[in-house]
Amino acid sequence: MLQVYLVRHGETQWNAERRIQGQSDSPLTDKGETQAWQVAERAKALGITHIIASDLGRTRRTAEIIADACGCEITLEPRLRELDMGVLERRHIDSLTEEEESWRRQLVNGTADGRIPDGESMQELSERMHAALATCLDLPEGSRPMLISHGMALGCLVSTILGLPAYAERRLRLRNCSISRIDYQHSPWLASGWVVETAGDVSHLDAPALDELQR
Ligand SMILES: O=C(O)[C@@H](CO)OP(=O)(O)O
Repeated sequence: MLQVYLVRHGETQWNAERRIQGQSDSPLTDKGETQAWQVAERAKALGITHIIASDLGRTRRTAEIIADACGCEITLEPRLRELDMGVLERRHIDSLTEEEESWRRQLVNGTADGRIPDGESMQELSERMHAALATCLDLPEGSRPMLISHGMALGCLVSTILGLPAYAERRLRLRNCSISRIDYQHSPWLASGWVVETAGDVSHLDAPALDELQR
């Protein structure tokens, strides 16, 4: 059975400052680098064979550390990028006006086509994340891939596999360098297709980052 591991990148400067990243970027903090080394140890023990990463800087850096430990190549996959948060990217979460806050609420409260001006809808995010995940089905038998992506992007993927709306991602706490696992199973009795084995495991980290709302 194909097992796919999902990892959110290590903590970044803007995560720590509560600034919105989306498809903009900031470097890993020292803590983020340490988290990436810790997730790399776990990846090595798991026998990861392929690293597939979003092409943004924070996921590439996390992927490099993991790939070094596992001795495998990195494939860059732009469809694993974070939700495009349009005009709100680079802003402090606490600095939003009431109107800007209402754009953000549309997304997280589930207006199907809601988007931040110049940004992407959750439906679009969900479609590209599922398309990127589907590429794992073409890997050789016995492969154990690890996808390195982002908080909302991975949350959306896990939520929709569970049959929940994409915006249910806000109900999942996927901290920096947490590991989730999804399996592809064929079963006449249980659900066939992707199933969620674990979500948001941080037991390999000695100091998990706080999530955005806890900082
Ligand atoms: O873009 C961001 O600010 C956050 C949102 O959850 O995502 P990530 O840090 O995982 O890229």
